[in-house]
Amino acid sequence: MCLRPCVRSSRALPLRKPTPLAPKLHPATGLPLSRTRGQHLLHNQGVIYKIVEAADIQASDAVYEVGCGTGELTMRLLPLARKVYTVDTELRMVEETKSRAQSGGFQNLEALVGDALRVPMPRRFDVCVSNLPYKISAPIIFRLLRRISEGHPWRAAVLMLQREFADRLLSDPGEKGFSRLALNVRLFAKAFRRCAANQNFVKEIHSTVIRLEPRVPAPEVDFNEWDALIRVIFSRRRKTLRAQFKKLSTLAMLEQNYKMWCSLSGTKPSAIPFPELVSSVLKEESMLRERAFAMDLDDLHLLLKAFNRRGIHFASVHQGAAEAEDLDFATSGSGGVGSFPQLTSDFLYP
Ligand SMILES: C[S@@+](CC[C@H](N)C(=O)[O-])C[C@H]1O[C@@H](n2cnc3c(N)ncnc32)[C@H](O)[C@@H]1O
Repeated sequence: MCLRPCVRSSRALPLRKPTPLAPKLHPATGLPLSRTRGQHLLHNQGVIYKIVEAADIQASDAVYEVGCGTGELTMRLLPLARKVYTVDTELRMVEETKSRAQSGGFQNLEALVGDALRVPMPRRFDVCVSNLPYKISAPIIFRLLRRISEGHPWRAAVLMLQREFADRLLSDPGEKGFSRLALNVRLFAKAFRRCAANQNFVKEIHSTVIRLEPRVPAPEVDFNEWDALIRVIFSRRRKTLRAQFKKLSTLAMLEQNYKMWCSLSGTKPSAIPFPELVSSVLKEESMLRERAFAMDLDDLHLLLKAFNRRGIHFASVHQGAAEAEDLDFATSGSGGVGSFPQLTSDFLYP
């Protein structure tokens, strides 16, 4: 038996950097910046130039910018576009951007204080340009995709994203990072990596600028139904579909939807026990051994159609109503937006 005291090598325990107590200050304005709110503002003029170049803005374009910060990017967009809509959670950021636009003599800015996930997007815009805060990157991209599925496409979205997030978003089926988001992006848009952008102010953040272009024509798919299927099969993306569709909670949810569909459509429910009905669909499509992370769009379309043909639906029939309520709430300009100011009608009805 070894009696030597167990001394851990100091190399095994990397020293943690002390958390800085003082907030970072914006070099130009002296405004304190919050990392938790994703306030990694752009300073590198070369990066700003590349983002604007990738956006290829036309004089008649309306541009939607999520998170204006102190307006570094906004000020480059204003001379190029017919209109720039922007929303930022922080009043001081919006005020700084508005004041810069005013000093520059620009009349085409509409800036709101609010949460971009709750404030509705402008009714129409051609290009979305944003140095996106990391925390809301995925939901904002989902919102952009939903706009396409609702028949209100934009021409392009140029987004600066954290490098690892962009890598996952651009990954292909079968690759390590291939996720529900990557799949949905693939369904609705073509995605291009434009450039790497390492910010010189916050050195440890490496970013990538991507450009999304909606597919034309948009795929004919009910986004709620599609996304609900993807959620189910990506919950354990390396498992076979056979295993995924044995999960009791999944079967219970599908069976409830199935019964609802049968009663709404006046169809007699199948005499086959529900779990067998589900696995018979997989068997007929030869998909028992498929695994979500390696499936391509065509396979998934086939799978969804096969389930739907048998009356098996993934999105609850109540979901449509919930979405509509959401929209009313969002467009009402009050209520859930809480302490944020009322939305101006111009923002909603450009
Ligand atoms: C990465 S900074 C980009 C700022 C500026 N566009 C730039 O490039 O310098 C992100 C900005 O988004 C704002 N922000 C964070 N969460 C937000 C949200 N949920 N809705 C709207 N803006 C948000 C932050 O206050 C911050 O100003």
